[in-house]
Amino acid sequence: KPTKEKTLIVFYSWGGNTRDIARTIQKKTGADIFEIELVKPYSDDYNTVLKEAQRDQRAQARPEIKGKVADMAKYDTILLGYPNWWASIPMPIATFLESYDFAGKTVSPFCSNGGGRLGQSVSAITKLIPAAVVQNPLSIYYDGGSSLSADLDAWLKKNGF
Ligand SMILES: Cc1cc2nc3c(=O)[nH]c(=O)nc-3n(C[C@H](O)[C@H](O)[C@H](O)COP(=O)(O)O)c2cc1C
Repeated sequence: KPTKEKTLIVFYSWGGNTRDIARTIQKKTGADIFEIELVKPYSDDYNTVLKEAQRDQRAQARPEIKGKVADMAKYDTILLGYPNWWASIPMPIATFLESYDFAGKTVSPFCSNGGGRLGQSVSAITKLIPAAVVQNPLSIYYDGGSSLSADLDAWLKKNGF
């Protein structure tokens, strides 16, 4: 059974939906939280970030992340949040997953999206961290709307909280 001491919420957010969802999960669980921030952030302009994200996905870029998780070894459960970008993960998620040893960890993704649900994101994550157990992915439509709290409660319960 996961405990709050051994659980880390990790997320990347461009527009704030995933950040709000991650903070709601933090309040519900009391777990530690780490926001993936970039040394060179993407553009604030929607049309520009669409292009930048597509360019980075095609190049399989690994944008550099600011800072580090202090003690990754102490966590056995990672709740991993990101927006669906071009039907997969934003490349900063790939940078993050390649930066740590995930052997023996359980990773449960939560993916905010505009209707494309999880896309290919879960298979992309599984390929990047083959030594982890990737399970119970949650698709959230934009900010999750009025059912967010109940949806998160059900998902957390499924994950053993
Ligand atoms: C670069 C980019 C690409 C996107 N690609 C998709 C997509 O392929 N499918 C989809 O359903 N939504 C897509 N979206 C919409 C986002 O997944 C959605 O707005 C999400 O709530 C954003 O989360 P955030 O506010 O945490 O960044 C895309 C958004 C951006 C900025």
